[in-house]
Amino acid sequence: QPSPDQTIGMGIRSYDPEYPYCPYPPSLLHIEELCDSIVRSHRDTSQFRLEELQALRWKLFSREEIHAYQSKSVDEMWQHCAVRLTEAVQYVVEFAKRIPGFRGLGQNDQITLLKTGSMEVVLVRMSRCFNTENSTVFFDGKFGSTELFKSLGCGDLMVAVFDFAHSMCALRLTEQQMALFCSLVLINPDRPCLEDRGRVHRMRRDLEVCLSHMLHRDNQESLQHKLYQKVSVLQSLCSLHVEKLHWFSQRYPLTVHSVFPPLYKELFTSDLPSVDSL
Ligand SMILES: CCS(=O)(=O)c1ccc(CNC(=O)N2CC3(CCCC3)c3nc(-c4c(OC)ncnc4C4CC4)ccc32)cc1
Repeated sequence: QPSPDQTIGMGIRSYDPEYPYCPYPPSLLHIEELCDSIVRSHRDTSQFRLEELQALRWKLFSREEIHAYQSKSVDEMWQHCAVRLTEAVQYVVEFAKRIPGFRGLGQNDQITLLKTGSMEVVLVRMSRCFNTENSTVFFDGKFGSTELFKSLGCGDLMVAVFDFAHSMCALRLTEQQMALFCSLVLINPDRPCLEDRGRVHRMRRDLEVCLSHMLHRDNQESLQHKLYQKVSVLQSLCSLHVEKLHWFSQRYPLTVHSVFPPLYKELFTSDLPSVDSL
């Protein structure tokens, strides 16, 4: 279980093993090994197993419990969600570290990929915890609808997240397909300020071969372009999240500085003015 005050830098060591990506074109054996390793990493770091989430699908919050959430103050609810989001991100950091070659990247590039990609992976993963039959989502052990998050004061973000989750659920991805899609979202050579873009590009290329190999095996090649279309939606959702966080931190600077988890601040805030300058 990751510690609540862990930040990215603490979890990452960069060593330089024999680079596991063989020269192009990779052999079928290498591709299948890479697929298996990504699927295993996803399963071992998924926070909740799909079966667990499905077993809880009809465990709904009562009216009283919903009312209790709605009576929370804006900063209390944001703080609560920030802790939950940070927990989800910590599992994504673990997933990233197990992607073959990720630890072979320089520490700065590992942090850049996580800073820019971890929220996107959380959003993809979160689609597993939606029940599209009654538009509820898993939160704090039970399922509730968007009304649960009314006091966050960012209804448009929640509606956008729910819509995205619905569109992801419509693709009916297997856990293996989701695992590979998440690795592609993370290993993105177009992220700004990468130092060794070429190395990220080589990793990305092999992961793309893995995904098309898997979709071919599953006889679902049509999923490929649908998944790549999701990437732009993810990016707009993340900027909406950062916009909302900025709005929130303008109103509750002390909450963000003194109560939000360090990892959350490291990932989602640019350099907010330090407390003594407030
Ligand atoms: C991911 C691995 S998993 O095993 O599948 C998994 C693991 C834990 C949970 C518990 N739910 C949870 O943490 N939730 C649910 C929801 C999604 C949508 C509404 C409510 C949400 N939202 C936030 C949150 C934000 O909290 C501050 N702020 C902005 N955006 C978000 C959403 C992530 C987009 C932050 C936590 C959060 C669910 C699923």
